[in-house]
Amino acid sequence: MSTNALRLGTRRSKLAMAQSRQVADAVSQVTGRPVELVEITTYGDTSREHLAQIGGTGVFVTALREALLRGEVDFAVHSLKDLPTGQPEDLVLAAVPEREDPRDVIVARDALKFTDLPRGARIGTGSPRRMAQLNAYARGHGLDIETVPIRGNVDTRIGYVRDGELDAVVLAAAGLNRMGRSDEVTDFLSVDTVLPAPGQGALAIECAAHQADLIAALGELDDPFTRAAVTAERSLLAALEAGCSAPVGALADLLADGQIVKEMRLRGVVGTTDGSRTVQLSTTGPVPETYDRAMALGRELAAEMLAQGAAGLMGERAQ
Ligand SMILES: NCc1[nH]cc(CCC(=O)O)c1CC(=O)O
Repeated sequence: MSTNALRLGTRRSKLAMAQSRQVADAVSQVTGRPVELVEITTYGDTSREHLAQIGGTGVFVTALREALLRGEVDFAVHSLKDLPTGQPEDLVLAAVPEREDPRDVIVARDALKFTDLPRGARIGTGSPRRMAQLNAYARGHGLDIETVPIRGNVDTRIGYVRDGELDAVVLAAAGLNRMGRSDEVTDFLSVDTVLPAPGQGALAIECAAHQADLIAALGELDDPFTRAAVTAERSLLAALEAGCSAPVGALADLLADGQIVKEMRLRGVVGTTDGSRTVQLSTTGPVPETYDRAMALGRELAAEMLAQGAAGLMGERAQ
C-alpha cells in the first residue's frame, strides 16, 4: 500500500466530525498513513423534514456511499444505527470498532431525572422508538409526560431545553460522549426502560469492495464482539422489515457467569408511539461463532415478535 494520505469521507455535523477525527487517528495508527477528512453533505443534513417522513433509510449515508463508489474517498465512517440493513455488494464494512455506551440519555432542565419530571412534562424526541418506549413506561408507572416530535442536531435539540421550550430531550449517550459533552446528561435511561436503536453506539468503517489491502488494514480496528452484537440487532430489524426510523429497539449483550461468558442475549421491542401496545421479547443462544449464527439469533427473535403481532404495531414501517 502507498504512503499517501487516506481520504476519509465524513458528514459535516459536529458529531460526525468528532467521530471521524477519532477514527482518523486510529486508522493513522494502524496504517502508518496520514488521514485527511473530506466533508460531504448528505440529504439528511439539508432536509428540514422529519426523519420518519423522509423515510429515514439511508438519508445520512447515500452521498457518502456515492463518493466511495466514485473513488473520491477511500473510506467512510457511519453511525451504525443510521446504516440501512442491506449491504451493497460493491461496498464492505471493513471494521466495526468497539462500541460506545449504547444507552439513551435525558438532558433535562434543572438536572432532573426522567422519573422526577413533573406532571405534564414535555419531552422532545423525533424517534418513534423513543416515543413508544417512554410512553409505554409512563403508562406503566403512572407518569404523565408528553412526547414532542423534534429533530435537528445535538445543539439544536439541547437548545430546546436551554430556551425553556421543552422540559427534556432524549439523545444517545454515545453521541454526547464522542463530542465531549457527556456533562450535559442529567439521566441515563436504563436499557430495561428504553432499548436503544439497533447498532446504537457503534460505528461502521466502510470502503469499496475492491480495496483488499485497505480492507485488511482497517480490519485491525474491528471488534468481533461488537460486530456479532450489531449483526444480531440488525438482523432482527431486517427480519421485522423495519427501517431505522421504525419504532424498533434492540440490544445484544453477553451473559457471563463470573468471568466465563456463557451466552449472547438479544432483546427486542416494537411499540406504537403512544405506548399503548408493545411487544418486547428476549432470546438467548450460544455466543455466536459465526456472523451467520448472530443473524440467525436476530431472525429467531423477529419470528417470535411477529407471532405476537409486532407487524401491526409498526406504523412507520419502511416500504
Ligand atoms: N439519529 C442521529 C444519530 N445517529 C447517531 C447518533 C449518535 C449515537 C450513535 O452513534 O449511535 C445520533 C444522535 C442521537 O441519536 O442522539
